[in-house]
Amino acid sequence: MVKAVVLGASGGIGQPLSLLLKLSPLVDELALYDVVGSVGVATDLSHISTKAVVKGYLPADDGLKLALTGADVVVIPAGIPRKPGMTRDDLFSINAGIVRDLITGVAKYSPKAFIAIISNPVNSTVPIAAEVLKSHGVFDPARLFGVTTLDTVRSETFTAHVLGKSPTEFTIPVIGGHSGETIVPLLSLASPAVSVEGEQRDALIKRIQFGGDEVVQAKEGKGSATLSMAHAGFRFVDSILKAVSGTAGIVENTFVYLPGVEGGEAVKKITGVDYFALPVELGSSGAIKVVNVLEKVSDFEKTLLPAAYTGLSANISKGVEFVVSSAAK
Ligand SMILES: NC(=O)C1=CN([C@@H]2O[C@H](COP(=O)(O)OP(=O)(O)OC[C@H]3O[C@@H](n4cnc5c(N)ncnc54)[C@H](O)[C@@H]3O)[C@@H](O)[C@H]2O)C=CC1
Ligand SMILES: O=C([O-])CC(=O)C(=O)O
Repeated sequence: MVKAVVLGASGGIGQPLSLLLKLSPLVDELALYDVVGSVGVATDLSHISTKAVVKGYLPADDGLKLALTGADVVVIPAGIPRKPGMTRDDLFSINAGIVRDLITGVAKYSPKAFIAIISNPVNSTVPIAAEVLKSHGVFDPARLFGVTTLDTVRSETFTAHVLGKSPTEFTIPVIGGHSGETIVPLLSLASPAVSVEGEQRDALIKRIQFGGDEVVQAKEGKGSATLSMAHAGFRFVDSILKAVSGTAGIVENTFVYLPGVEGGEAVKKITGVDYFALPVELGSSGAIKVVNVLEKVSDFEKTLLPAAYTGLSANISKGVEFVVSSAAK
């Protein structure tokens, strides 16, 4: 019996992500939690003739506790999205507290669940989650993931557009973090190999790094990527569920705590940061090992990495300090 929980289920991402989870043959029970609207979303989805039993929860009457109890996987798209002109870091002041409080619930009611964090800024919200879990003595680095799958999805799509190929053909490592220059697509390690050089390569990399801005601008103040993110979030959760149910060899790019995952210390020595996105092999216990693609990056890609390390280092420290200072209050 697999129970999946969506925290922030009534939102722009939460609703289509919940729909995709309701359609999954791997989900038996789906708990939808939000501060508004989740009972309506759950009732709507419950009419779909697939096996998952759906229930909606609100904060009243221990809703968070009931939603999380027995969870196998918890996906978190709760929090405010960007408007044009904002950076993801501008969301920190509101979303940091939301993630801290929701993860406190996870620590108390479903400490063994796999946790997939979508809420931005991911570079900071994942360290926040880790610190909260640590403070409750239940942090398992193999089970905490920052969802960077949309960067992977964009890499596949935009690269395929440039080359006139099908996006489903490509596997591309996307490393670093989830904002602007911290997103580093490794086109030199694409499979099948892609040949893009010079201005075309630079434009492709920029488009992948700033793909989120493209959607924010096109939505003209009405939010950021929701449907492509729901797809990406579902792809990631589906990979976890498949790995947990015994499918071997599944690899996804995701943002993890390096010292806690096999192979992570070697990557930390190069990057100097504790959290980093890179291809991670998934198994029944979650993140089994990281794939050290840093050993193989091209000379050009090496020039992109210092900016990613600097940006990440600041974002990670900000997340850690937020939890330390909220605990002191
Ligand atoms: N990791 C990634 O690649 C991406 C991340 N995002 C991020 O995902 C987040 C959500 O985006 P949208 O769904 O578009 O926003 P939205 O505003 O449409 O939905 C957010 C939902 O969170 C709920 N919420 C707020 N506080 C909550 C709490 N304490 N507990 C439970 N639910 C709560 C709201 O009621 C709302 O239903 C944003 O932070 C956005 O930046 C968006 C796209 C891609
Ligand atoms: O750009 C945003 O704010 C939302 C996001 O993370 C993305 O689309 O990659």
